[in-house]
Amino acid sequence: MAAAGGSGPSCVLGIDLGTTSVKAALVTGTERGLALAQSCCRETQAHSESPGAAPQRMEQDVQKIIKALNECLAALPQQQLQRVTHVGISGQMHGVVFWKSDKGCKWSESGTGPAFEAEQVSPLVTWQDGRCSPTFLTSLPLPQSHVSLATGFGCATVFWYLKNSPDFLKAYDAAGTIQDYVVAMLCDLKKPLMSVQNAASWGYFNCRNKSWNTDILKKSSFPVHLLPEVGDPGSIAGRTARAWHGIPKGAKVGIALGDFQCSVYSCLTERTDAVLNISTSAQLTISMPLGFQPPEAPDPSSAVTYFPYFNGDYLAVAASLNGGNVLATFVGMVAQWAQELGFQVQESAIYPRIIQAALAQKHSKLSVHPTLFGERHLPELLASVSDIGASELSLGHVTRALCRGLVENLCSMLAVQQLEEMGVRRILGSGSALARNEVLRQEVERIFPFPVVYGKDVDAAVGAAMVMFHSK
Ligand SMILES: Nc1ncnc2c1ncn2[C@@H]1O[C@H](COP(=O)(O)OP(=O)(O)O)[C@@H](O)[C@H]1O
Ligand SMILES: O=C(CO)[C@@H](O)[C@H](O)[C@H](O)[C@H](O)COP(=O)(O)O
Repeated sequence: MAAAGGSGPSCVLGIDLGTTSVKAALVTGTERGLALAQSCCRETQAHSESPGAAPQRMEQDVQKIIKALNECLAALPQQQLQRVTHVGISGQMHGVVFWKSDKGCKWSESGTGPAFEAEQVSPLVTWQDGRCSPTFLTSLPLPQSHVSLATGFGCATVFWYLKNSPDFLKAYDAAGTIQDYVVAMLCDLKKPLMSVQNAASWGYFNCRNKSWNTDILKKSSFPVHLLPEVGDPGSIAGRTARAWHGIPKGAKVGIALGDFQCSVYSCLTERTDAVLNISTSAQLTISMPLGFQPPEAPDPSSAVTYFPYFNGDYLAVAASLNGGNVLATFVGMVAQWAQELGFQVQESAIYPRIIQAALAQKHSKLSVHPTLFGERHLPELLASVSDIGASELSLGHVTRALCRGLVENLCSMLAVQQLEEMGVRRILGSGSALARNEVLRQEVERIFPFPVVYGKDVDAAVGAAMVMFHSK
């Protein structure tokens, strides 16, 4: 057991390596249950444009993600970090990063103790990556999985490299999600470990027997040596091989988890709760009954998929590719227009202004279909706006209609009526895009005929810490 340094209650550290930001949360046990003692959030600014890369590619610079992680930990109180006995790590699912197992990072002394920086790692190809065209995906072998294969899924990306840049893969002997990479660096794992949650998000994974479709993949020359070992969510991957930002050597590190499942875990208490998470992406989900098993073969046209959760349970999820990223793109568009008109406006200054404008505009007749990024079940259906009246063109009208469109899009994937038929009585809201946007919350409360309760904006990090507390 890690020696919890310092006096006071032991702590558990939860981390969420999200698509836009890294969140860290220190959770302590009190006589009234678990308490969020400290938290920190840092935007990664990690989106990287490879020179001349095709526009569909979405890659992130792992060095920048780890830099944001180090900044988060450096901002947390040392005396509490010294009492950390367990570390829970979650992050953006589906994506893949490659590294050389013995050279994946470089440790050095930072102001708050030893810390690592990424080395000899590839870019992170994220869940938003669109390099695998529908034609390419249909050229791949049929998976034995209940999850349909989609672009941005780890195994699809590996197949893309195998076909288009095979020498790229030869430079690495390990692969995983960004959260698996961090667990491997902290515990000095020679072979990465991956939870069932993240394995299911890569494709070619059979959740029933918890194994990769190795035979199918081998027949297509897939480099199966890159596939991580798979373990149960909530299990321990190892112990910190050295002190880390004041966290003692020997602290237990959980197998990395999906950010979405951890967001749900942070707030889901009743089976009659539905969870609405709006971060870079967006998900609307309900628990499936105990013992539920997903169908053997997926229905690619279905808007709802089944995600492995904890203890063999599943969540029914409307997983939209369009969430906070659509708002972020709208803000970027406003900033670009302002610049073209000769004004320099910071995107961070635009968010409060568009929100204030929409708060002053209680209703809008504009109809916004916000799927800028398509959806996995309808990749070709992009965004559109209709019912555009001359009196509906203010910033407030457009922002209000965009926020409503995001929620309506999720409800087109998992209808309110379906939620009512399944006995849902309450909506639990999570994710920073929801926590930071009152207009979005107003539209949620208008559309759902249920009470809505909101979490914090570090939900997945808190959830990852809670998993570790309950695994103690
Ligand atoms: N200043 C802001 N005010 C309101 N919303 C914001 C602001 N900055 C970012 N956002 C929204 O938050 C989203 C990112 O949420 P976050 O939880 O950090 O994402 P992730 O967990 O995917 O990394 C962005 O896509 C954007 O829509
Ligand atoms: O795309 C799906 C599911 O298929 C999402 O649940 C996916 O896990 C998440 O969007 C990614 O992990 C990114 O999450 P976030 O960065 O938006 O929090």
